[in-house]
This record gives sequence, structure tokens and C-alpha cells, in this order.
Amino acid sequence: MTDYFPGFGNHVSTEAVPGALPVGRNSPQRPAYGLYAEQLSGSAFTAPRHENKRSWLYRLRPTAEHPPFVRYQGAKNFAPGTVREPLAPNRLRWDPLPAPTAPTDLIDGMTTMLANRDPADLEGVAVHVYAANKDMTDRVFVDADGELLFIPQAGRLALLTELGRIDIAPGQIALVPRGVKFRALLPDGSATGYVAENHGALFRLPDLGPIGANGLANPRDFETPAAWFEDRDDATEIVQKSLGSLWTTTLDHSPLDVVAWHGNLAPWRYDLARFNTINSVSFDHPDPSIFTVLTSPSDVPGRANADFVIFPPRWMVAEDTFRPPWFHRNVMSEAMGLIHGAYDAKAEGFAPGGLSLHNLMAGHGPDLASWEAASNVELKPHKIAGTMAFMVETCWPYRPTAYALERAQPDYDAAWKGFPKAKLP
Ligand SMILES: O=C(O)Cc1cc(O)ccc1O
Ligand SMILES: [Fe+2]
Repeated sequence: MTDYFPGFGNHVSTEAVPGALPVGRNSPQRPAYGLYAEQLSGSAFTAPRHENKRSWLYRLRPTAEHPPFVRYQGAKNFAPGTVREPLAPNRLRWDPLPAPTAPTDLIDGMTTMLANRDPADLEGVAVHVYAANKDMTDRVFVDADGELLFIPQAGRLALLTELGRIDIAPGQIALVPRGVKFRALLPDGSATGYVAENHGALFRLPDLGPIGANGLANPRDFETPAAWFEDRDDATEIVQKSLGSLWTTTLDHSPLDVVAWHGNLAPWRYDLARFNTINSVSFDHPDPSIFTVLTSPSDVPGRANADFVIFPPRWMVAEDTFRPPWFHRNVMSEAMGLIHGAYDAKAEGFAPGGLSLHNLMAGHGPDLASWEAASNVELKPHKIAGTMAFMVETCWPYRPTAYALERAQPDYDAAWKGFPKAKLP
């Protein structure tokens, strides 16, 4: 049996039980085996064809059959809303979160650090970090507010979704579409990582322009799981994020009961090692857009609601060039994380599992030590190896949560202290 189908955004047909998938129609009068047909939309019905995303699910019971939701009382750090007081235009950075001491699954292990807009705007992005040490066994999570991009930092994740099972390890990413239920297992017993929650236009591959038909993240390297389901008539809690807050209800069965599905709205995984990195072979450090894996466009052409950008291993060969990221002020806002290794613009203080925020117009770039080293190094071909940093860049300035603001490193500004003054002739 196929475990995964290759390709980005393909139309997939898959059934875990032979004969479960209707042939030639979506909603037969009586689907096979008494299954329930259900359409899940990722775009408006009338979206242009190339942006139209939906899947048809054939399940043991309809999603519609559920008791009312009430407020979920756990996961106090997950989606608490951001600080509304005036936000100082300071650069912010965080150490990795402490490991949980009590048994904590992925839902309760989520901490929202940064967010912008309101999920109800259908625009914006939130950056969460997670630290968990317990499988989700008798409950599932579903996000009505957006798609979830998982970026593991330590420990594997098994995402058992309505549309199939996805296994990822650090260095791989996975996307769970808006509205798709899942539970997460931790094959290594614990896991930490990042989640970018995209409230806006669906993540897609960026246009390649003059790069041509191939390069960056190639469509064939994305993998969508085959249908998989569990037939469990045990109490199963659903925790749902909706309009910015968490809600709960309990079913008498697992909703991961989709026996067959077809369509082009589905979870996927991608190995960042497959990214075809393109860099300067002459001079100057290119704009980081050259490292875009996925983009969620806004309504303004070229101005992303969210870009997922990576800083992967690569050769640096540029001549007469300051090779690390330059000093800059950006009208876009930059949240950065580090999966492993060291980031070439920060000699100290940016640890794997950590996070930084350089909001719009914040002056930033290499710290003093990185600047000194790169200004004086002999410019031989040099391989940046053993590292993977990433950025969630957005046109909407981020606001931190109170939890994040209280825990920001107190001395981040010192990273840019002590630059010698230029000497004019
Ligand atoms: O600020 C950062 O470290 C991210 C970044 C990297 C880069 O190579 C160029 C610009 C940029 O914002
Ligand atoms: Fe930057």
C-alpha cells in the first residue's frame, strides 16, 4: 500500500478499505458501507480553479454529530491573546522554553509567543512553540483558525490526522490544513518545536521567476499520506481553536474515522534537506527571499501575509562581500527560530529552540562578534554546515503574548553594542 503520495497540492484518491471511495461522483445516495460523505473546503467554493482546494471525506460518522463546545480550561499559554499595551520598538529574543515537569501533551504543551491580526480577519500568522512529553491518546486537536505548519526542533512527531498519518523528525516539516483533526504521538517520549499558524491565504510554493522551472522546494518532494483511520468507540475529547480561543467537547468515538478521501486539500510533509538552495556565486548576500520554502500571499502583490524561509547548509563563495546577513531595517516583520547548529549572524545567544523577533523597521543584522569575524575573514569558499534556521516573515507586525514579553532576554540589545565608529579621511 502507498504510505505517501508525492507532489504538492495534487488531486489524490485514497481508500483504507477497498470499495470505500465512490467512483465517478462525490455524494452518492448511499455511500459504500453506510459511510458519510462530507466536503471539507480550504477555499471559497468560487475560488479560481488554480486556487480551489477541497477534499471529500468518507467517514464512519458525520462531523456534524457532536455535543456543544464549552471553553477549554487547560493550555493557558496557548492562544491567550497578545499584549495590547503600546509595544516598545525593541528587538526581542528568547531562550528555549523549559521542559514540562508534569505529563503534558502537544495541546497543553503549546505556548503562543507571537501573533498578528485576528484569526477572524482571515489574515495574519501566529508563532507558537511546543514542549511536550505525552502522547495524545484519547483526544484530538483541530484548528478552525488556520493551517498549522509544524517545525520540529527535537523529537519526532507522529501526526495522526483525519486524512492519514504523517511521521516527521527535526529537519522535516508538516502542514495540517485548517479544520483537519489530529492527535500527536511522541515516538521519542518528548518533543519540542515550533508551529506557524497561518490564518491567511494557504501556504503555497513561491513563483520562481527567472530561477526557472526548477529549484527551491520542488513539488515532487512534498508527501501526502494515504487514507488511514481508527475505528474506536471510546470517549474522545476534541479541543478546537476557534476565533482565537480554545473550546472542548467530547464524542463517544474517535473522529479520526475517515476511511477514504479524495481531493487536493490534505496534510503533507517535506524534508528541508531536499531544498535546492540558491545563493550568490559572484558577490553580495542575496535577499533572504531566495530561501523561501512556502508563501502565503496577502492581497498586495509581492507582500506576503507569511513567508516560511529557511537558512540551510550552503556554500558561501561570494567575492569581496560581507557574507553574513547585512545590517538592515525591514518593512516586513521577522520571527526567527533555530532547529539546530548556529546562525551565521548571531555568534551568541540564539540557541536551538530559541526565538527572535525583529519587527518592522527594527535595526538588526550581524551581532558584533559575527560582524568582526566576517569583516576580517579570508574569503575562501566556505561551507555553512550543520545548521538550519528559519524565519516566518510577515507584512503584519507581530505582538508578543504577555508570557513571551515577560521572558524575553533582558540584554538582547547588547548584541549590537560597541561597534567602532567609521573613520573618515
Ligand atoms: O535578520 C535575519 O537574520 C534574517 C535575514 C537573513 C538574511 O540572510 C538577510 C536578511 C534577513 O532579514
Ligand atoms: Fe532580518
